[in-house]
Amino acid sequence: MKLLVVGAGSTGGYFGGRLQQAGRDVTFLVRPRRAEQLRATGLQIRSPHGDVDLVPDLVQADGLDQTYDAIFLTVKAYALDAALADIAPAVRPETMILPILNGMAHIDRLTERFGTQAVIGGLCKCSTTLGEAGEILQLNPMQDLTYGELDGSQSDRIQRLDGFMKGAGFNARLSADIALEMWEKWFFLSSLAGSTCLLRGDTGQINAAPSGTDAVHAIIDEAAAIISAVGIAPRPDYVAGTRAQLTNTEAPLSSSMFRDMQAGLAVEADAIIGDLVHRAKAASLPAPLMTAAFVNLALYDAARQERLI
Ligand SMILES: NC(=O)C1=CN([C@@H]2O[C@H](COP(=O)(O)OP(=O)(O)OC[C@H]3O[C@@H](n4cnc5c(N)ncnc54)[C@H](OP(=O)(O)O)[C@@H]3O)[C@@H](O)[C@H]2O)C=CC1
Ligand SMILES: CC(C)(CO)C(=O)C(=O)O
Repeated sequence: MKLLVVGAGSTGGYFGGRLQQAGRDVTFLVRPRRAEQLRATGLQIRSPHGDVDLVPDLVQADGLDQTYDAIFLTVKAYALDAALADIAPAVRPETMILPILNGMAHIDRLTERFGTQAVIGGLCKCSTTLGEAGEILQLNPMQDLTYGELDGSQSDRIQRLDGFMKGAGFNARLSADIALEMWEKWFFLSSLAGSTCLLRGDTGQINAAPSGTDAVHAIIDEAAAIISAVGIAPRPDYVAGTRAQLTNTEAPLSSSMFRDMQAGLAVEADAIIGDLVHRAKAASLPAPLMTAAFVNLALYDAARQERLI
């Protein structure tokens, strides 16, 4: 199987790098700045599971002259539209596109562009970021990649993809209900990113603040109510597990969006929080906390843009 990894950032570089390390046929689609950086430094992974330095196979959009069996889409939500145009020459009717973006809006965008048949459900759980020299830093041992047919079927192609992903040094899992798991992850992440970005701290700092734990529970309640009404309701155990994790003062959590905010980078506010607010509004559901988080992110982004001008 030939895999095209779109984006050699923190997640694409991590999972794609591990696959390359395990001998899989992997090519990274990158843009000029990242191509130059990777040619100079190689693909460097710094991880609790072991460091590795790789020489990745790179291709840029104007050099994409073949199709791939599978495409692993790892761009940020705000880069999705441009990436869809770039990958078009790599897609043939049988190509599987496996995205790991957060939220659900990208599934509609992919389906509109390439058809239902092309799109596989996916999600990842990891905490990765890029260091100053573009190296991939894995911040904790979590490294789960989950995928499945969106209709839950156990097709031949998904079994092939599973065989390709398994045994590459991370936790690869074929889900029998990836749609449910994606909605659950959106519930988890909108609760975590909503809390961390609105209240501007990790969950350790938030829970240590007066009434911080009450605020976290209220955000979780709101996210659970919206997701249950507009999507697939998270399982009760999943909601309980989310509450336990987000209020555990022993093991503070952050979100990739809060890390981006702390670093002054662009944020995926629309896909992770904004889309939830819009769906709530369309269904006449109250969403005061998610709306406040969304406005807070909009003001952060406006200030960031002003600094860039
Ligand atoms: N980081 C984490 O811990 C987690 C992230 N996620 C999700 O995964 C997704 C990716 O996040 P992450 O990997 O951290 O993001 P990064 O910003 O680290 O990486 C994204 C990469 O995509 C590249 N890119 C964007 N557009 C294109 C394009 N058209 N062609 C080629 N490359 C492109 C960017 O390249 P360039 O350098 O040129 O800008 C960048 O290197 C997000 O949706 C995020 O929410 C999910 C779970 C955990
Ligand atoms: C769930 C979590 C926190 C880790 O995978 C995440 O998706 C993120 O930080 O964006």
